[in-house]
Amino acid sequence: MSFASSLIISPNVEISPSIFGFLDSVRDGSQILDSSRFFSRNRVANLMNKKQKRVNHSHSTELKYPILCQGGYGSVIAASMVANPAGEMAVSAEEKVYNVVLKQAALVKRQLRTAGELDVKPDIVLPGTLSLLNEAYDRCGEVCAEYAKTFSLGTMLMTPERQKAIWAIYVWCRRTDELVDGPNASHITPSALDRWEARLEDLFQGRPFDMLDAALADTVTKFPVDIQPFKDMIEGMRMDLRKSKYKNFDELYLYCYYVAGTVGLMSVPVMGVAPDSQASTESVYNAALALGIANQLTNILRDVGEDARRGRIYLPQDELAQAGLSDEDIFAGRVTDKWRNFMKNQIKRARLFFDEAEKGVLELNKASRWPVWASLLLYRQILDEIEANDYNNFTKRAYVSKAKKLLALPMAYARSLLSP
Ligand SMILES: CC(C)=CCC/C(C)=C/CC/C(C)=C/CC/C(C)=C/[C@@H]1[C@@H](COP(=O)(O)OP(=O)(O)O)[C@]1(C)CC/C=C(\C)CC/C=C(\C)CCC=C(C)C
Ligand SMILES: [Mn+2]
Repeated sequence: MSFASSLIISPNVEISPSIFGFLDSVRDGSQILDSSRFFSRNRVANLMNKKQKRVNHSHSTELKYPILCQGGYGSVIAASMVANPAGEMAVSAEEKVYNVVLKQAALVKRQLRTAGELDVKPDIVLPGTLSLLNEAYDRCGEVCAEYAKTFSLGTMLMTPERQKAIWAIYVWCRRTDELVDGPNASHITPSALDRWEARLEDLFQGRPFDMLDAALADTVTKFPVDIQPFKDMIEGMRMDLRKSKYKNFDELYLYCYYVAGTVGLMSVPVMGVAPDSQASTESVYNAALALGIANQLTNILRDVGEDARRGRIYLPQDELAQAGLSDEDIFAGRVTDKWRNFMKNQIKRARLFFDEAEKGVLELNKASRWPVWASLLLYRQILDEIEANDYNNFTKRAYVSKAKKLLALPMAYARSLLSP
């Protein structure tokens, strides 16, 4: 893909010709972040009150915990509060993420009310900007088609406004991921991520840095999209820079929320909930979060060997130990019965998150369901492929064949016609 020329839309705003233009400006000194700020620690009583309130609040708040405790997973998936070595109770990742979900749902509800139930605001056209904006969105569409063809095809039924907005969000996420995962990843430092975050804040204030940012800046004026999930995704990238192992599922869950659950929270305000849906906004957000977590867990299970070769183990250390496995086994890539059993449980857990997500897709606007089903069906099949490879995810990459990918599209389409 080549983006030929650099454009200037105002004396201060340069539009970079490359989707990864930002990378050219990030080679600098590093700054170590304090990891302790990830877990805010509260007093027990405080937490107990909060938890009690949540349980009493509505049926939607019960969604997550029963699911997480199903099928013997109560002990594997994190409890909502954990004691730190000093005996204080700390907020678990699940609790922390759930609070973001509630906040996002409340924000959307409030904004929809004030906008008179309109979820798409009209264009504010300044002379000369509209064609540039269209060009920016077109480029987002091209990037999307290049990196995620099936998903991009799946957006075809969405209204043009929604489709463009999803493209813009996709491109911002892809660029963010590329910072730590792309060819220039070794040059990325925490302070580079700080600058990426400052740029995000600017675009939310209507001051985009380049053309692709301009598309997102426009999107966030039209849809009730909040900055928090975007900031959280950057936090996930920081986590990736400083961590190469995860003590338990609670830590991994937080990481999965940061890098993928956030995508669900960014997308729902654009995709919209079906007007006749009886579901609570919170439960739809919860399902969106679950799809992100499911996708990321699957991604991790698929890439165990590849990650190990980069010195990374995303699998929870305590669960590995319980299964009688060591880091050494992972680095050596030993496919043993212990490994197969361990993998069976990990796959089972990822599927629980997919099941949770399925309930929410039905509640989305009909025209938005297709790409979501496509993403869900395709990603879930990766788990089947890991099984088909007899759990050798060290040297065999589990991938969904082109034929199966093509078949997923009509299947996803058929599902998108189903009502709750
Ligand atoms: C309709 C739809 C699917 C919309 C989402 C589109 C969108 C904005 C995607 C952004 C994806 C992205 C680039 C995220 C950056 C971080 C990242 C790479 C996460 C991993 C994605 C897979 O990418 P890939 O296989 O290319 O991974 P590698 O970089 O090669 O390792 C993730 C595994 C996570 C992606 C998460 C989602 C697609 C979540 C989608 C959830 C929803 C759209 C919510 C749906 C709503 C309900 C109610 C279920
Ligand atoms: Mn990646």
